[in-house]
Amino acid sequence: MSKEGLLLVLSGPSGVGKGTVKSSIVENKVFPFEYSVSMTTRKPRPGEVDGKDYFFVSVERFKEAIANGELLEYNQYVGNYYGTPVAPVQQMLKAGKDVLLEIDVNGAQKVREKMPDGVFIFLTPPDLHTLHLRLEHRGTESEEVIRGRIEQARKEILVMQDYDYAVVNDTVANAVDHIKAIVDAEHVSVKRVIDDYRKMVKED
Ligand SMILES: Nc1nc2c(ncn2[C@@H]2O[C@H](COP(=O)(O)OP(=O)(O)O)[C@@H](O)[C@H]2O)c(=O)[nH]1
Ligand SMILES: Nc1ncnc2c1ncn2[C@@H]1O[C@H](COP(=O)(O)OP(=O)(O)O)[C@@H](O)[C@H]1O
Repeated sequence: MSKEGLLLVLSGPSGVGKGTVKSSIVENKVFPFEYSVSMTTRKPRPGEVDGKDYFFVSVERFKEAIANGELLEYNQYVGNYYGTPVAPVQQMLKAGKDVLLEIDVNGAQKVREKMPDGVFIFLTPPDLHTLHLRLEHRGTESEEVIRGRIEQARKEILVMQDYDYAVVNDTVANAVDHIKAIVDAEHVSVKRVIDDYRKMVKED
């Protein structure tokens, strides 16, 4: 029986802790998943590895990828392009693997239109002040960029209603526990079990 994997979309404002939560799931082997590596025109931060954190490309290469239909979605965010290469996502899902996308809320909205069966999880900060402190603490952006990201977050939190689940990132451990519970439940949701059953009957 060809059981497709779950498309897990983890989204939320910049600085809310998406990367931290994702790393914790990986390091503690909370559940297995494949990570979709995005393409970006942003410059690598110290320690970031091409092909692992992102595919770091030129604006010209990014535009070519758009024109060739290589991207499931893309977005311009605070001056840079970010996009999800579509082919690896589809291959991994077909192979029965759960795939995690960690993308901004605009991207998540576009994925929702194309792949409505995905599981859309919105990670929220406990409050905006905490979000500001976390971005300052991370120390990778200037105060001006942080202000831009907080302004963006204010708007982004309003789109939470379009998601399936909201998880508060108060502590990383709590957020990870909630996400694990969501993934476990989705695997046994009647809708998915029936979809898999229908595919199995078709293949027979
Ligand atoms: N639409 C879209 N957004 C992405 C993609 N990859 C990353 N992002 C988002 O782009 C925003 C900026 O990412 P980045 O520069 O790495 O900053 P950080 O998330 O604050 O560490 C974040 O909200 C990411 O989730 C993608 O493939 N598509
Ligand atoms: N639950 C949490 N409690 C305290 N700090 C956190 C928590 N989650 C993330 N952080 C910190 O907040 C900052 C932003 O997290 P990051 O994972 O880079 O966010 P995002 O990927 O959403 O932009 C980092 O310095 C990270 O260590």
